[in-house]
Amino acid sequence: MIEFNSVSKRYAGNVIALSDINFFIDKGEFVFLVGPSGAGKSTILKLILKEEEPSSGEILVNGYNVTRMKPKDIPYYRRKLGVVFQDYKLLPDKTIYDNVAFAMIVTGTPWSLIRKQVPMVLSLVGLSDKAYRYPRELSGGEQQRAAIARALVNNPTILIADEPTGNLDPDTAWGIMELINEINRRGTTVLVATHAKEIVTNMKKRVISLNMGNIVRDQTRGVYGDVAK
Ligand SMILES: Nc1ncnc2c1ncn2[C@@H]1O[C@H](COP(=O)(O)OP(=O)(O)OP(=O)(O)O)[C@@H](O)[C@H]1O
Repeated sequence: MIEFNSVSKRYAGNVIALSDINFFIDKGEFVFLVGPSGAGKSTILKLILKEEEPSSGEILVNGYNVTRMKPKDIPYYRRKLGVVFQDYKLLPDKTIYDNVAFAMIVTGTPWSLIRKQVPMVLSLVGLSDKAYRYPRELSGGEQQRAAIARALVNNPTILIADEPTGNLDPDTAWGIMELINEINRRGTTVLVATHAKEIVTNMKKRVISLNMGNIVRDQTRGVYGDVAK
């Protein structure tokens, strides 16, 4: 499902963000990506999303060779990846319903399907009663739920989250991670980059630990660990 083979990434200015990374994530797995600031977590997510290109190595995702993909395949490829960020990235002048619907409009989905799918995902994240509110009228946790609904509305096979609980208090953070866990139980592969030490240690999922662009640990029922400060 997600495979990195000898992947290195060097940014301009000779910054080596990843050096010769190898890992394989199977369909249906839940994986935490941890490590100190600058370890290379976001770089891995950006390479999967094809926002950055590797300097060397091969990346395979959902049956695509990401590095050698034809430009015409990129929109279809990205459609199967749901993405959630620390700062939600909701459109402030659209209601929650329209924020979620917009993700389907841009992919050319007919309104008949949008009208079915949007209430379904809003119900899944517990926001049915806030559908016609604007993002500023929601708490941080609710805004993140809306962002998760938007990420899910096109039925992605993989959910990618970059520090999804970074702006939330501990209780709300737990609620968001439980929601992501529920999404994983329903079959979506999940990859979460995070600094949320307590959550990672308690959830006992697979943990890939990075340090200075190297994988220093890969545990199936892992903990946050000492290197991942
Ligand atoms: N566009 C860029 N140009 C140059 N260097 C970059 C760029 N993006 C990231 N880097 C560098 O690459 C390294 C890895 O960064 P990355 O964002 O992947 O780390 P991270 O583990 O996600 O950190 P954080 O936990 O702070 O988000 C860092 O040294 C960073 O400064």
